[in-house]
Amino acid sequence: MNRLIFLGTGDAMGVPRVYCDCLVCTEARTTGTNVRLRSSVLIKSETEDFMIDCGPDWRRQLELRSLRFIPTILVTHAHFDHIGGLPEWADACRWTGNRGRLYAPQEVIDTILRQFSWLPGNLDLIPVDQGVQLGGWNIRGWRVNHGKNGYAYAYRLEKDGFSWAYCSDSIGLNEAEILPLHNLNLLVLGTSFYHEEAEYATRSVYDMLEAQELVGRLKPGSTVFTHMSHDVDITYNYGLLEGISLAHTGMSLPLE
Ligand SMILES: O=c1ccn([C@@H]2O[C@@H]3COP(=O)(O)O[C@H]3[C@H]2O)c(=O)[nH]1
Repeated sequence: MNRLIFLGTGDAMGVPRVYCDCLVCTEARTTGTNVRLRSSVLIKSETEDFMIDCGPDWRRQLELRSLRFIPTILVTHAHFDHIGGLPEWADACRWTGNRGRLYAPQEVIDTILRQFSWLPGNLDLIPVDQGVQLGGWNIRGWRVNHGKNGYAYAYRLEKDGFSWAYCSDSIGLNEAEILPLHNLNLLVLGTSFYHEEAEYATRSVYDMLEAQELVGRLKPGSTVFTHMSHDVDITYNYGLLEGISLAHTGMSLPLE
């Protein structure tokens, strides 16, 4: 029953990128295998389902799974591709007479409130700096380097001896930031490109080659790359280390 479902696996612009006619974007517009909504996941458990992140594709993501409501969302950081759906979620709460519960570190809540000051009308915004329990998972977040974009948070979730982490937006993690990623059954890691050639100072997310090095060190039980840009064709065999796979919309993994 404990399952992880990928609702979105794309980077900030999603795939296809609106301005782009590259092969991957063209495939996404035609066959559609590479269509990627902005990154978020649904965690299903016996007691409570919750999402991580609420990007601008939130509404479409719920429609695609025939979900009519989600009461609880944990947020990694206050960038548009991770919070752009919050006003729609709050409106859905208003129309259904529910109060949503948004969990995030206090500094993320502060940034969200500067952008969407009206959310507390329909959402409780609850700090998780001391950790939180959702769906029976003991969850701890920590700040991770997000390169030119500053910082995001990653989350480690533990229940009944199963440990996994969601780290969608990070790059060049230092030893302290890497520490909570040890001894995982599953690592979900953001990798925007296979090999990103842009100057390092302009980058914000691991590429697959760098991420693979990290995975080689950490040796989680398995690894799923997400947050992928139009650089990545998920039908292509990149020859990644055994145990690494690429996420796709609707991918469902057991968390036990
Ligand atoms: O202060 C900021 C900075 C950036 N952003 C968004 O987050 C995205 C992160 O990836 P990107 O760098 O490709 O594009 C960025 C923007 O879309 C934001 O909402 N607030």
